[in-house]
Amino acid sequence: MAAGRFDVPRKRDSYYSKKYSNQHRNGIHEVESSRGRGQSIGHKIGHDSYSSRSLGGRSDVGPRQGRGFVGRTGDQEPHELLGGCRSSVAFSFQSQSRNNEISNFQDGGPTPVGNKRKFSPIVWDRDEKEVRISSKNRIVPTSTLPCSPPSLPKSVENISNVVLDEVRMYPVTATQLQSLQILPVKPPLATGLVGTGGSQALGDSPASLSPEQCRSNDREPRHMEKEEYFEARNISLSRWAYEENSPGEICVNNDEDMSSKGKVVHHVDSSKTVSANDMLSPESGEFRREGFEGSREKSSGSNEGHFMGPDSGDEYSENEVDVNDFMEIDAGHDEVAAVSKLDSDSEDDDNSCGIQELAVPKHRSINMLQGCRSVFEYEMLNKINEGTYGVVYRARDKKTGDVAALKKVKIGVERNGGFPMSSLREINILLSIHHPSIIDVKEVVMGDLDSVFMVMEYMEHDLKELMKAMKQPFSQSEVKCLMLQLLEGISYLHDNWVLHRDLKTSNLLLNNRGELKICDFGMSRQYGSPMKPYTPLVVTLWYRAPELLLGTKKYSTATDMWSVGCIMAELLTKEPLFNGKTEFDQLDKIFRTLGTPNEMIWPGFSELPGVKVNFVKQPYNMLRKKFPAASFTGSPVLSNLGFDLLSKLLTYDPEERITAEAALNHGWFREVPLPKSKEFMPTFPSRNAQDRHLRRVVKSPDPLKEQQQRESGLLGTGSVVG
Ligand SMILES: Nc1ncnc2c1ncn2[C@@H]1O[C@H](COP(=O)(O)OP(=O)(O)OP(=O)(O)O)[C@@H](O)[C@H]1O
Repeated sequence: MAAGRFDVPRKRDSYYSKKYSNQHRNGIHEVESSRGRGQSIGHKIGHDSYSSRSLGGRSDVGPRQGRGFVGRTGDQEPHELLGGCRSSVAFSFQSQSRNNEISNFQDGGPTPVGNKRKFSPIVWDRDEKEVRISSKNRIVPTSTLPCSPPSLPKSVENISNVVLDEVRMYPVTATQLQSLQILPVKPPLATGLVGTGGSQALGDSPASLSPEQCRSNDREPRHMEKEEYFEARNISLSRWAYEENSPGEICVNNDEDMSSKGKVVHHVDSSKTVSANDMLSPESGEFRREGFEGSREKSSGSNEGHFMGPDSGDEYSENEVDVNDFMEIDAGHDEVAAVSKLDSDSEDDDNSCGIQELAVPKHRSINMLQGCRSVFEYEMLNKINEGTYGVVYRARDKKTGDVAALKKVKIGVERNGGFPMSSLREINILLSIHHPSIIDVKEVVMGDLDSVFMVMEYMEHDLKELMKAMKQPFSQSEVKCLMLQLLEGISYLHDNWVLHRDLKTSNLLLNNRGELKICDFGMSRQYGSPMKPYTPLVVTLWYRAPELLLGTKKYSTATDMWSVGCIMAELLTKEPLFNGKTEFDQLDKIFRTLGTPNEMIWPGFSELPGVKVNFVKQPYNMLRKKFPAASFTGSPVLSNLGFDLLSKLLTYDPEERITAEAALNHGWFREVPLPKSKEFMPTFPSRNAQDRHLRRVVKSPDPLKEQQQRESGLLGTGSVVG
């Protein structure tokens, strides 16, 4: 055992155990060779006998051989699932006390298969005034559109849109934000408002409509007036408001951003504040494959940070307060309340997808009287990191002693100079979704000078920083463990109609319980919503999909999956796969590695706006060279199955690119070395616990900065689509 390693025996990961044992029990088979139809990655594979067909293909999901786990025992890595002994990793481990750390998640139950989205996106292209819906990303004509994209009930929609339009049109300050009402959002009603993402995010009522259900209803879409809006979770008045004359508290600390300077902060009823003990979930560090259900269970069960009553139950039962005094922030899953069609914005049954009444999950509530806490209830410990949109601090809740991460919203970072839409979007989305693989936002607190902070669970590392500090890359079983968690999170997001649009290793956080969580939702959006054409200027350059680099405005979940491919490669090697400096350079690097695409392997490629540029003609796919099956030099190796998954993630044609759900079922995760159980993941000294002044020498160009540079004329060279 490595010296100093955290040595408290931990519970085995029921997620993996259950998942795999179930699969085994069920006698599910898998055809390990790819049967996909796409040629995707490659035409010819240079220096490798791997067939190009095996690199393409939609999905490797197929019947699995009911033979349990096979493979040479020698392939087994320590601490992989079913593995026996502890691993020695090429890193110094740190014994880390977790006394003050609060686990924020709980197990979930099984995912109702019927609720899973089996196809993806609706893309609402406002330019062309048509809605497209795709099966497996395939765009079909508007006339076949079955249902409208997610929308809001009229009563909510009107107000929310007004509010959000206001936010867009006029810069708002944090104080102004306090007076905003972003009203509780019910799951889309049957009448034409069928983005189940919303309803799923809010609790997935059994009667809610899946995108697939919607597809079965051939109806014209309802025309949407608004450019965009969010199925916001309920940041209501009192959430942002404060009690005028409440007794205050004065907090003194030495950070410039968080020092109170004698500021009086608003009293929070501590009886309504959940204690550390209340917040501890009994079995931390575990989640099941069925993250969706799990998330709901988490939502209902772990109310930490949302300042529920001490019981922390699903419903606030401590006091008999008018229901309107509570802000609904999350869905319970077991109890539903029928919503009358009167609440709907439309009488049109056409869009109902055959459902007369849509059950609305009973939501978890927040005491509206409580108001928004002050940042001065936290003691600033150190600055963790600074991103484009915010500075992130490590801080301790003075009441509970819990350590949290506080992201200070950078006011004025966007063009309009007010409260940044990206932050509003991030807060909205993060408050709406709950999953063990997604960072949990506990609350939003106010600072002085109109500053606003998002309070998140604290994570010791981001994968970018961690890999920079590691001497050797993660082992295969560790990569599998991380990839499974990542894919679970992405699958959940995509099932809930959320595109992340900025997946990269620095947005993947890891704690010392081996838990990976996706953060930074500033770029994300709900893709079922009516909106202006998507900007291709999303996703940090190194992780940006080729269709985006080539200027497409109709993209969807597949762009996230490309990023996942880049992340998988980076986890295996510790180095970014394609580290271009400009869009042109980025494409050049991709083409040199994967071969230059053509119309045959990527139908529609030649029509993309950026294709007119003369790119390198590289007929071979050289990816296997970077990830050989065997190595004598100690460089990372990747089995055929691993390479198959990587290739399917890095498939050119977005329609052929593997989905998160299919990737989760890929055979690579079932071959030895098996995924390491989270509790046996190595722990690392936390660099977040120190100020980081010297950071990131090489950084992938950020989309926002790119845009600003572009606007100011600084960026012109190498741009592909202009
Ligand atoms: N909950 C957290 N716990 C610990 N560290 C965190 C947490 N959230 C963010 N960080 C750190 O702060 C960094 C920046 O956070 P985040 O990505 O949310 O900010 P951003 O301004 O959107 O950044 P970017 O410029 O990458 O878009 C992360 O890369 C990570 O290192």
